[in-house]
Amino acid sequence: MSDEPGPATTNIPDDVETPDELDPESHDSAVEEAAKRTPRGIPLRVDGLRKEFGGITAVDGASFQVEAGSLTGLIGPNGAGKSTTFNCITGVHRPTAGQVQFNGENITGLEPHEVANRGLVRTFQIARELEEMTVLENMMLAPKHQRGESIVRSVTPGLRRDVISQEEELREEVWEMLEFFELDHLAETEAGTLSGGQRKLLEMARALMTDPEMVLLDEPLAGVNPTLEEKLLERIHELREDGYTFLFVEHDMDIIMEHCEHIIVMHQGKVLAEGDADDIRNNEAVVEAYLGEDIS
Ligand SMILES: Nc1ncnc2c1ncn2[C@@H]1O[C@H](COP(=O)(O)OP(=O)(O)OP(=O)(O)O)[C@@H](O)[C@H]1O
Repeated sequence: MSDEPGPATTNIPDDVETPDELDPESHDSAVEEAAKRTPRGIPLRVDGLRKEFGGITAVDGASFQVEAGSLTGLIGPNGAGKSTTFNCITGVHRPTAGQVQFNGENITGLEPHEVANRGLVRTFQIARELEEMTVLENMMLAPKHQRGESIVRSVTPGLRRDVISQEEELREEVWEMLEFFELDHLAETEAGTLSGGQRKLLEMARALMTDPEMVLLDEPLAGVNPTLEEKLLERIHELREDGYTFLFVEHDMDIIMEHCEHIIVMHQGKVLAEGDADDIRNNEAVVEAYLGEDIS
């Protein structure tokens, strides 16, 4: 996990503007920026999570936490229980036992939209009925939860706020989001004709329209070409630096090792190990679990 920043220094040299002398607006925004970067604790806590399907135990007492503002990877061999864990967190499955807490609230067993309303979303494949609609229409129809400042305003703080109608405001937000994901040139393209990578970008852009605090990514890079993969990863890092939290399931071990500062390894429904890339590479139990797979 990253170290928490130390307290701000009070030794301000005489020739440096003190906050009182600064433009009040820029001071406010600087404080807002700093507040965003201050670690906000542990938004997601999973305790003793268990999910059984008939006689199969898919998740067997998994416990872990995700730190605010982190890009945390969740990995494990096939059948380890990663997807089931995701589904239990996001309300797709009701856990057999255990608890999921988000921002201190017990969200175990809530419906997916109730979980999303609290700022915890996952990306979803573009539904069939949305494939015949344009990228712009897909974005305009993305569920919108009014949870304070939107992602677009955080990413583009200079955006003017003098838009009157909600529709116009939504449209402006959609365009900003499309530009952020470099999808604006595809606005009038039918979603069903996008490449695999473009669809992943659109899925992520739609998820972000819900103004989440934390995003769960289930194999966001599957089938994505290297150029778009790089673009998607860059966007994830930018958003993370802006204070968003990501939990990321991905089969490509190199990507997890390179991009996630904290990695949780599941095996047979349990959390086998946690740590940074070096901890995971050097963990004998992890090497054993992945026997035959290259995790160097
Ligand atoms: N709906 C279901 N009904 C019955 N068994 C299930 C169901 N979903 C998952 N399982 C089983 O639970 C176990 C964990 O599956 P899960 O998909 O969560 O693992 P995973 O780590 O995501 O695997 P993969 O990396 O292969 O996607 C597997 O044995 C799987 O067959």
